[in-house]
Amino acid sequence: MSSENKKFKVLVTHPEVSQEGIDLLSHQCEVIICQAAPPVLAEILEKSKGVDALLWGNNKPLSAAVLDAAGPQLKAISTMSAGIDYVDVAEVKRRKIPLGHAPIVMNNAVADTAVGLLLAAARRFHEGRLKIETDNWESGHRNWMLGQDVRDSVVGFFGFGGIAQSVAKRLSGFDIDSVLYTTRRRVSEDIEKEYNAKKVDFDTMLSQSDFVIIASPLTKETAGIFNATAFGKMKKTAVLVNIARGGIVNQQDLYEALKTNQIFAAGLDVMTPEPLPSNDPLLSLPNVVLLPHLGSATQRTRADMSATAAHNVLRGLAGEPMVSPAY
Ligand SMILES: O=CC(=O)O
Repeated sequence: MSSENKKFKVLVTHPEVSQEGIDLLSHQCEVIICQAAPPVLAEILEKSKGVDALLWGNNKPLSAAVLDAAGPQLKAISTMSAGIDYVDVAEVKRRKIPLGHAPIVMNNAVADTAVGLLLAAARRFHEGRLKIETDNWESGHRNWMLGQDVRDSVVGFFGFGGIAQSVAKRLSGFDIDSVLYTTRRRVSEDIEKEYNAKKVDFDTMLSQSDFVIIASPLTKETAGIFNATAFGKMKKTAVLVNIARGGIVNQQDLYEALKTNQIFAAGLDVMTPEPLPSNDPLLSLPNVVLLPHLGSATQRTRADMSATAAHNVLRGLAGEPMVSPAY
């Protein structure tokens, strides 16, 4: 099909969106791709003008300004992420524009990252490396650098959706004792049975878990919920893992809790701000393992995310339900 015959224009807001999604769109649409990486809002606003759909390939705020710049013919939007905290969902809804996102395809990659962080934090990998770097390898001591066992542990999840369940599946291979989870809605009995999981309130999950894994969206209700009070309820031996959003944690309070050994360690793939400046106090702590938001960063996962987003856009343009609707 030549571009004149293509009915719809789609703007892809990042030049590094994997080719899989671009190819899918190109069969049926005229595809415009932003050139700036990292993305620049001015370019997005300019190129949005008159498009029928947006494949939002970055996590810049998707606000009313963008929707206004695009114009009233805008028929579909998809992000390429699971979390959509940077989207003004109320505004998109008000304009009755279908919005898609790309969860599920990233469950395995993010769960792998979570397990990696959990083991690294529990077994003090970062601190161990620092000991070598500073010539402090104390080979003569039996009880040096002891960590926390994963076997027989109680693993608590804050949020128990697809990513959390993929973590639970992996951890069942580590012979954990059981899973506690805190969510608004209970998951099915089958899922509870599969992971030996029980829904409990936030305080119970905090106080009874050996590992606490944050796997929930960032919302008004979850913002900063992991604060000094929450850390005060956790076991001194507990390990915190965050693969969701940095804003769910009060980072200053977490710093204090780790510094004063109120909790044992933390493994964070997400933080505030991102990128975290190299002089942030968190980097001075031996008991925190930090990753620069690598949860879904595998080639296959990114390709699957772009394909999901493209399918969402194509469905939205066809007036059909999206494969992964965000609401
Ligand atoms: O953080 C990544 C995502 O929400 O996809």
